Amino acid sequence: MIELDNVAYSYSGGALLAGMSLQLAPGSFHFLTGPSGAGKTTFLKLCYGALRPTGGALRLFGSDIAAMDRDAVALMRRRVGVVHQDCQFLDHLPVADNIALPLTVSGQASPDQGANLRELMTWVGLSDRAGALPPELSGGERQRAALARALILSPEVILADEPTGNVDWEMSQRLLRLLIELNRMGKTVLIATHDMALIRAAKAQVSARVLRIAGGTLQTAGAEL
Ligand SMILES: Nc1ncnc2c1ncn2[C@@H]1O[C@H](COP(=O)(O)OP(=O)(O)OP(=O)(O)O)[C@@H](O)[C@H]1O
Repeated sequence: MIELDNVAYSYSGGALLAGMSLQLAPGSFHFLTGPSGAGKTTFLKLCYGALRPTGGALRLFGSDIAAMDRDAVALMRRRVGVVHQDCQFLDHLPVADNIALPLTVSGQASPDQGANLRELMTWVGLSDRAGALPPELSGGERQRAALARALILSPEVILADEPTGNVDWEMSQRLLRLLIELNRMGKTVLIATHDMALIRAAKAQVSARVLRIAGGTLQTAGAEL
C-alpha cells in the first residue's frame, strides 16, 4: 500500500532522513514516535505524496511516485485521509461545510452527500455542532472535525499527526477508539505521537507496530513500550 525502499529526504538545509525501508500493509495499524524535530511530519508528508523522496524509491498504492505527475498524485491523495497536526479550518464556514469541503474541491459533491455527512458527523459525535463555526469548537471537537474531514472521501489509509496533542486523556481515548474502529473496518492507520501512554492503551486493544524515527532513520521501537 505504502512502500519505502531505502528512502531519504533532505530539505535545503541538509539531510534529515535516510535509509528508511518499510511496508505499510493494508489493514495494518502503526504508531510513529520519536523526538521533536526528528522528522515525523516529514515522514507523513512523504507517505501522502506532499513531498517526494530525495533518494530511494517510494511506491504509493503500487505506483512509483517518481513516475507520477501532479494530477496522478492529486488522484492518489484522495485514497489517503490526513489529520494534520494544526487542523486548520475555514473559520467563516460552518463545521459541516468544512468537513464536506474535500468533496467540493475534488468535484465529488453529490445530492446524497448530506446523508453521508450526517452519518459521519454522528459517528464522531458532532451531530449537534454542524452549524457551529470552527472558532466556537473545543480542542476535542476540532480534532474530531479534522478526523471527519479526513474521512469524507472514504480513504483507505488514515495518517494522523499528533491527533491527541491538545486534548485531555478522556478525549484522547475517545479519538483512539474512533481510529481503532476505523482499523477494524479495514482501514490502514498510522498515528504520529509523542504520547507513550496512548500507545500503551492502544496496544491493549489492537495489534499495533511501533516505529521510531531517531538519528535520521526509521527503527522499530523496542521494549521501552
Ligand atoms: N519546509 C521545511 N524546510 C526546511 N526545514 C524543514 C521544513 N519542514 C521541517 N523542517 C525541519 O525538518 C526537521 C523535522 O521536522 P518535522 O516537522 O518533520 O519533525 P517532527 O518529528 O514532526 O517534529 P514535532 O514532533 O516537533 O512535530 C526539523 O528540524 C524542521 O525544522
